[in-house]
Amino acid sequence: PTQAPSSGSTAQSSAATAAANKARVKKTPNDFIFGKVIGEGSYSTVYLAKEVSTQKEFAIKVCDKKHLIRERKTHFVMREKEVLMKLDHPFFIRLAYTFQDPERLYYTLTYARNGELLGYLHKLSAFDVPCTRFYTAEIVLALEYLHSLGIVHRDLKPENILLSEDMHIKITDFGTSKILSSDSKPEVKRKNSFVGTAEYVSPEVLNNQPANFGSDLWGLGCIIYQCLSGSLPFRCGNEYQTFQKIVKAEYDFPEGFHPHAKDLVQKLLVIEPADRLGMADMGDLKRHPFYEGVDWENLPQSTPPKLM
Ligand SMILES: NC(=O)c1nn(CC2CCNCC2)c2c1CCc1cnc(N=C3C=CCC=C3)nc1-2
Repeated sequence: PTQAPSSGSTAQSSAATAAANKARVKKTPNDFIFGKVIGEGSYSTVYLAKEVSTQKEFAIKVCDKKHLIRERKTHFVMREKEVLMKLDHPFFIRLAYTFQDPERLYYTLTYARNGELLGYLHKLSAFDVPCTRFYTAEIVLALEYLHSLGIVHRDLKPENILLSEDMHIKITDFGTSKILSSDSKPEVKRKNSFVGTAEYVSPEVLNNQPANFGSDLWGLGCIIYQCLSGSLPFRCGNEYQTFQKIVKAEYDFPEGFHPHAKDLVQKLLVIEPADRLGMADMGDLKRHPFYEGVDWENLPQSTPPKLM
């Protein structure tokens, strides 16, 4: 007769099973204590929440089903969930749980305790070179990972670059991102399906061409410029004038702009996406003189410079 398993192994296997089942059990809103609103989108409200069982903090994005359908925003929510489920990297907000009740959808996301990079930029008016080098290098690593998955963010801007407790970046807001799958039909551009934020949008998106990895490299160029100067390369009286400058890549540098940073921005803010540094190989971007001395392998484990 086969030896009956000893009680120990039965206990172990039942504990493992219970853990596995616990992991699979769908959460409900009652598993969380909802706190303040930390973000309002056109189709969602984001709350700071605490998981009752672990006391862990999360950002829970809540979408009203009726509103989503009425405003025809379901595809944004579906796309964002699809992208978030593919991401597993320290520089991106993680999707921990999803659940729903009769009226709402709930997306339980990493809580980035230190808010937007933009908030620090406004407080300090501009970053020094070491801080700009560090934070934009983290964005470079994040884009290298994102693009390796065939995903374009399409709305990269300091508002969407959040900061975790340990002051590393956590990129968020994938509602307007795009998955460039090899077999996908070129996206039929719906009329006025304008994507992105005026000051950061790239020439190709303005010219109604499909966004590509280069669109995020253009956004990186705008962010480097903004971190060091405290202002935007393309900002005019109104959106139309701003767009006129963007499609011609018409911008100036303030006096005293760091020469290596100037050279790097000039290689990113170019009209033709294929000519942007990093499009052929992100290694070209990582080897640029502005990033000399960056320890790319250990960036997520390194201690960020004090933002000052
Ligand atoms: N729309 C979202 O997905 C979203 N919106 N927020 C709130 C801020 C995003 C950037 N612009 C301002 C609102 C979040 C998320 C994802 C998940 C997420 C995670 N952590 C935070 N953390 C914050 C900390 C302090 C102030 C604001 C947000 N915020 C979010």
